[in-house]
Amino acid sequence: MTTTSPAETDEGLPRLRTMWWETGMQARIEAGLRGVAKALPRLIAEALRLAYGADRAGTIATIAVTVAAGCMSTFGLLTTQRVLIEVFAEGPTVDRFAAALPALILLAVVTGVRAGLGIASGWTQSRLEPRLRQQAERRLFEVTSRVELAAYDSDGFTDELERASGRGIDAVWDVVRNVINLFAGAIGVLAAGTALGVLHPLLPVALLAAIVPEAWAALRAGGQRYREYLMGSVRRRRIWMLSDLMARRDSATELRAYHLRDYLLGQYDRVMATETAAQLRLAREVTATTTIGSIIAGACSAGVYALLAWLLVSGAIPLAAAITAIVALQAARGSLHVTTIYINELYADGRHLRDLVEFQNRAMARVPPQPPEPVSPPPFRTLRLDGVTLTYPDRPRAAVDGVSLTIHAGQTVAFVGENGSGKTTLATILAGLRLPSTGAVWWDEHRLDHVDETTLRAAMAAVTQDQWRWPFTAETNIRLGSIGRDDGLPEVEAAAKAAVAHDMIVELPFGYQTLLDRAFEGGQDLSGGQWQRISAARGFYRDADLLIMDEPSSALDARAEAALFEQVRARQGTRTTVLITHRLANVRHADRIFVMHEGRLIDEGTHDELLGREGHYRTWFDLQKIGYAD
Ligand SMILES: Nc1ncnc2c1ncn2[C@@H]1O[C@H](COP(=O)(O)OP(=O)(O)OP(=O)(O)O)[C@@H](O)[C@H]1O
Repeated sequence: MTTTSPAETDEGLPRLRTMWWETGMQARIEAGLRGVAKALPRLIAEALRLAYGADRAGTIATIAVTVAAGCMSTFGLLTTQRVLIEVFAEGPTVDRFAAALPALILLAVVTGVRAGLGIASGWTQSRLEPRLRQQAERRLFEVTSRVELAAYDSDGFTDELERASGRGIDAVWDVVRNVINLFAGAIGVLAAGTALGVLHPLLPVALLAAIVPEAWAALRAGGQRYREYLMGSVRRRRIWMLSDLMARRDSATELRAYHLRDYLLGQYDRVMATETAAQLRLAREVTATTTIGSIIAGACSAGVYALLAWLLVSGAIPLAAAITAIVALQAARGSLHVTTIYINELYADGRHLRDLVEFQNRAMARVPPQPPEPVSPPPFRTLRLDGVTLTYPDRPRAAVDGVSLTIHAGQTVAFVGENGSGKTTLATILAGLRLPSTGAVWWDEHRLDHVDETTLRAAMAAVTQDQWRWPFTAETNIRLGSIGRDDGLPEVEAAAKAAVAHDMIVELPFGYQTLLDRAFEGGQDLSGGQWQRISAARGFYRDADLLIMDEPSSALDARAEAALFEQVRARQGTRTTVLITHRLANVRHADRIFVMHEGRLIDEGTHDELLGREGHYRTWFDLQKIGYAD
């Protein structure tokens, strides 16, 4: 096997993977200003489409309010000028203020309306956000809960899912919010430009000359700040890793037992020294860019003020207009600053949005197709695997390799074999949860993948090895086995008793109504064995024709284990059960035992038949027997 050394940073530290929340900033850093400019129209169109799709009236209202607020800003600036003209006019002070009063009242009204529009904009946005978010989340969960199980086997899919559900969902609203703010900023600049144009036709040209380089510098510095942030984020993640090693309960025992303190502190010092040096270097670069940006902005402003002075001295504009122009220029710069921030954010969030959309498209392609003509056969008489093979992505060897076997209704059968021999994979194929790469599973004369999904799922129950700890009450945790079934607590209790879970549940603070998650007030957690009992109860409650039990007793005490297998034996002859277990004493009574080795079915028979011949089964059984011998 060939190995290559893992990627390293320039500082010689192992490179950390880019995390899902960092990809947007990373994309913005890589894009450059031209890339941002090119992507902007598409992102704006996408945001408007999303917002309009989620709340038509809210979107129109938000845009209308934003434009109206811009108009009010222009009007406000021009009214300010009117006030100034009256205040700077000749004559007694009282007369000048009396003359300025109507304009002052108008200014107060305009300012009030402007503030009102700001509040209205906030309100329309707060209506829009939950709708957008809910729509996006629902769409994502609809897909993630339907994709084939096999999709989760590839690292790529789970990474993409993490990105999509983590930052992708937030990005839906962020992109829309950024576009609204970007509009507001751009309209602010436009409003100031319009007001300046009314004062003197040269002033908007000067404004443009001043803000273009300033915008360039601000956008560039924004990109640099993202780099600074990302570097900080990598540094934080390295600290988390070290903190995991030195300040967590899980590692505390080994850290002390092996006396690892100095070794780990040494690692901490090395990592932090290199990370801090790199961060300082970047901080210097960012400071240089910001300084250059400020010098450019200062020079441009000086040019505009010189022009204003010249216009004033040459009598082209009155003093009131000059003062209004200064106010308008300040307003334009403020709006410009806001605009550049949102352009940078829009690009970064746009990347997260793209992750979400692309993930959804790819996930949709992995939703199992409905059979063209689904069949709903009566309960199976046999389940037959015919030359079934399954290879997981990125795995050189098939997990299940050309397996053929038949299970008859009412039988209890067992899959036995070493770790990794393919037992669980085989069981998931049998349950129709995974499709084999080659070969087929047959439900009597029907291919399993042609059986209607509702019929198929109703016939199968699976108690899995790594049972999920659902954050619901004990009762609901069992009812999940057959959700929607309308019966009383006695049926749930019967399933719990079969799985030796009843006594344990009634001792919980609220009995069957105890919430099994500490996130809830009064919520309880259970031990591994207790969870395993709940999981088995869920399987019994489902009351399906086929029950697959994958290592159902690995964490159970001896009494619970014996009681559980007694219940399994009670199914024999009426219901079909597939047992997967390493404790061979538990499969002695099985009608048929299938022996797996490296993905292949290498032997089959009853317990006595298998013991009667040389083979893996007899070896394993003897080994387990020795453990109990004197
Ligand atoms: N989701 C997966 N993605 C990739 N490989 C997998 C996946 N699940 C199992 N494998 C691999 O497939 C092979 C068979 O695994 P499987 O879980 O079916 O074995 P098993 O016989 O049930 O093992 P155990 O006794 O340890 O539960 C193993 O090599 C395992 O590493």
